[in-house]
Amino acid sequence: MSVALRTTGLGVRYRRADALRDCSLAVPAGRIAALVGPNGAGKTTLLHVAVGLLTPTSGEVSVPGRVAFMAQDKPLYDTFTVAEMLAFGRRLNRVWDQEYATARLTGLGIPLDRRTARLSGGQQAQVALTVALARRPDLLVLDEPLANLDPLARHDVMRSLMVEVAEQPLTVLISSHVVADLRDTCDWLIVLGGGRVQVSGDVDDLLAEHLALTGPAELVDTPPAGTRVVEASRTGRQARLLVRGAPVLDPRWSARPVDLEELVMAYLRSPQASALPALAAVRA
Ligand SMILES: Nc1ncnc2c1ncn2[C@@H]1O[C@H](COP(=O)(O)OP(=O)(O)OP(=O)(O)O)[C@@H](O)[C@H]1O
Repeated sequence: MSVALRTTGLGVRYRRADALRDCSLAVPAGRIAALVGPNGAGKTTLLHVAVGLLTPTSGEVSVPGRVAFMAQDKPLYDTFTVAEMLAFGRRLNRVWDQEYATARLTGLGIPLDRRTARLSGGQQAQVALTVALARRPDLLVLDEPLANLDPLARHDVMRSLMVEVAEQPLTVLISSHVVADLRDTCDWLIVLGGGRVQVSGDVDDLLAEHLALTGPAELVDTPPAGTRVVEASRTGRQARLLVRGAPVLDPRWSARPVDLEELVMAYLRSPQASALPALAAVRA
């Protein structure tokens, strides 16, 4: 399995505060990886290091292929038409696939002669995405590309990313603090909390490894054998646990699978918890 991005012991310090601490992760090639975390978790900082805009204070980052980056504010020039935006991209980039860019935008019904300021938010996101894709990257890094889009446009952008990954050798790393947007599209999950990587792994594996348990309140501090508690709470006579490790055979607990949002929220509410498969499992 080849790796599109690997960081080892990565740290970034701004003046006196650490934005990232000891971040080690790997994203296998061909995945759509979600980078989620609350405001200030360090997502943008991690993406900037990955694309070479920022030099880490400590640790290492490795991106073996060509990388393209779409910044948070969808960098388009308001006075440019879509065609002029493409011409600009072509002049700036050594590798540029004009035929692909034109065909993609035409296929999406976006008029090439329209000024970018007069496009809808969803169309602007698609133009910015096309400019990044026309550089034919191996790794496409997107910082909150869905911000300010309505639910339909968010869905369209994510669906179109899935099509791109299916049709070409491409890895996507996409940051968001809205897990629901990524649920149907992303197959790799990285959770960043307070500058630390809490979770990094295959979405299906992570979902299969975790369970939501309900049991008698007095068992809140004695979880079933073989499980590791991510989050525990007690309401009235019931204890609720979200645990890593399955199956649970103790009949005093009833178990059900978790969804992606529950899993992410449990880790974010428990900053000390982590689910980090051995990096050796993802070989370069
Ligand atoms: N240029 C900077 N100088 C000083 N501190 C910074 C700088 N950029 C970011 N920080 C701090 O580093 C931490 C991580 O910020 P970062 O923007 O990477 O987080 P984020 O997860 O992308 O947040 P958001 O979801 O709000 O975009 C925050 O505490 C932020 O205030």
